[in-house]
Amino acid sequence: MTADPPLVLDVDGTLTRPEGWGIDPRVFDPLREWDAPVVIATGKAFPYPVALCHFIGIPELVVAENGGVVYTGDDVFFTADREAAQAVTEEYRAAGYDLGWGEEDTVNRWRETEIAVNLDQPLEPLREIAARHGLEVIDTGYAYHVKDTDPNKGAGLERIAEHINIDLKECVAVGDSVNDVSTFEAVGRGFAVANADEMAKAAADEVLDEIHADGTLAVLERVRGTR
Ligand SMILES: O=C(O)COP(=O)(O)O
Ligand SMILES: [Mg+2]
Repeated sequence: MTADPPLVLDVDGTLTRPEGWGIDPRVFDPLREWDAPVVIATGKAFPYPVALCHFIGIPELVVAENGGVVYTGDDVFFTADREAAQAVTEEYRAAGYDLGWGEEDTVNRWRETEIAVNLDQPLEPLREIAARHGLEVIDTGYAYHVKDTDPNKGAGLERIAEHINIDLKECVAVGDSVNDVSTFEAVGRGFAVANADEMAKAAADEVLDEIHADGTLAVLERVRGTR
């Protein structure tokens, strides 16, 4: 009897179409049919990965907001609060800058533990203000995230693993950016897609030849039944 290893999957850059945007529909069936837990670990606001699990048709196991929010399927944990990040972005706005998402800002509307800023906005003043407030800014290649230095995806995964009783050393992860480094450090086998940034590539056990969902689909083929 062979079994599939548990999976930890990033979203942007990892489940996306090779063009870079939008979930690649080819990942839906293999993930729904996977016979082990699938954790979605993302920088996106909490409702996005919950909705993704819902629409794929898999149990909701979610690390959101770069570890600020963790959902074990039973309980939600918050490991940071939004206020500190909010104070940074208010100062950024007062200095004449903008978050870059338009008036209704659905990127941050339901974000509970950090604030994301559009990549087309100036980074240096944001970094400078965040540092004065004791926060950090990480660049995922999809957004700048103003966050507490503490939470990360890896710590969130540990909480989920404890709750659903899986061994992180048996887990296979795929990711593409600096916010996946802690994931790669936490799991047994970490794969960086070919479009990954240098930090993710350095932390991964292996860098794939394929980009985006092509890379993730290649990993699924390789690790299916290898636990
Ligand atoms: O929200 C982002 O900036 C990136 O999201 P990801 O962690 O799913 O790639
Ligand atoms: Mg990503």
